[in-house]
Amino acid sequence: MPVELYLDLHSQPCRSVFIFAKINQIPFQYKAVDLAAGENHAEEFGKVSQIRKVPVLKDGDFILTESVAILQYLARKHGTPHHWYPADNLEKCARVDEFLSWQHTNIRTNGSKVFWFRGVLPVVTGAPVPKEKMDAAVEDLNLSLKIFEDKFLQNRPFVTGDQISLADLVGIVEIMQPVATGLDVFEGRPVLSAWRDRVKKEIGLEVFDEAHKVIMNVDSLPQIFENKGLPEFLKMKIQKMFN
Ligand SMILES: N[C@@H](CCC(=O)N[C@@H](CS)C(=O)NCC(=O)O)C(=O)O
Repeated sequence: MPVELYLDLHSQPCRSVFIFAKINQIPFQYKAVDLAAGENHAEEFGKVSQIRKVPVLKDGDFILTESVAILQYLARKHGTPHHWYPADNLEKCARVDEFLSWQHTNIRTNGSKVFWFRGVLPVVTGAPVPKEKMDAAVEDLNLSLKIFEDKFLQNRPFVTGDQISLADLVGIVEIMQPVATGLDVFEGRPVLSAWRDRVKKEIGLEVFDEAHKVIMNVDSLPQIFENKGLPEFLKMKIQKMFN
């Protein structure tokens, strides 16, 4: 039986899992969870995950949360090509782990904040985010991108060397999040741009675009909230961001 993947492709970690399964021909049943409608807070989803976040994998009775754990589980279970998660090479594998640990509190946190500040908060509050808050968020993101280029990429085509790995996949989906709001983080960054092009080529444009279609159409957010109202969890999140 194929695994079930609970996903909303507005979410970066969902896109990495979706892309990984697709390009490795791992069969899965797509279970849509509409975050903007608060479906992750519905009773039904609570039976799947008490963490109430996506992605979630369900393989028979086995339920797994956390995108990194899901990616590693799929790589091990399906014996995907070693370059994705190089279990045959201690140092390369550790380099992937290093990036996957780092990104959560760096590229992911800072890229998400810029996405919320530019793409979501002005829509739901009806007012732009104060300039000093916005500038500070963009500065934090810029620092993360610099560390990514200088430390993780250096002069290599991909994070571990000549071949793509889970680090590059997780990196690109996170970096695309602020890009979806019209902030071209690749401009003036030739190393990052060249890496992006290589990653897109390895993934394949069709799957890359399929995964990013909804997020690149971020202008549709006002309609989403107009149609569905503002879910409670979003009100709380907004309050936290401004406190
Ligand atoms: N560390 C988790 C993060 C999962 C996560 O934060 N998912 C977000 C979407 S990107 C979510 O489901 N948010 C719903 C909420 O916070 O209510 C992972 O990598 O899977």
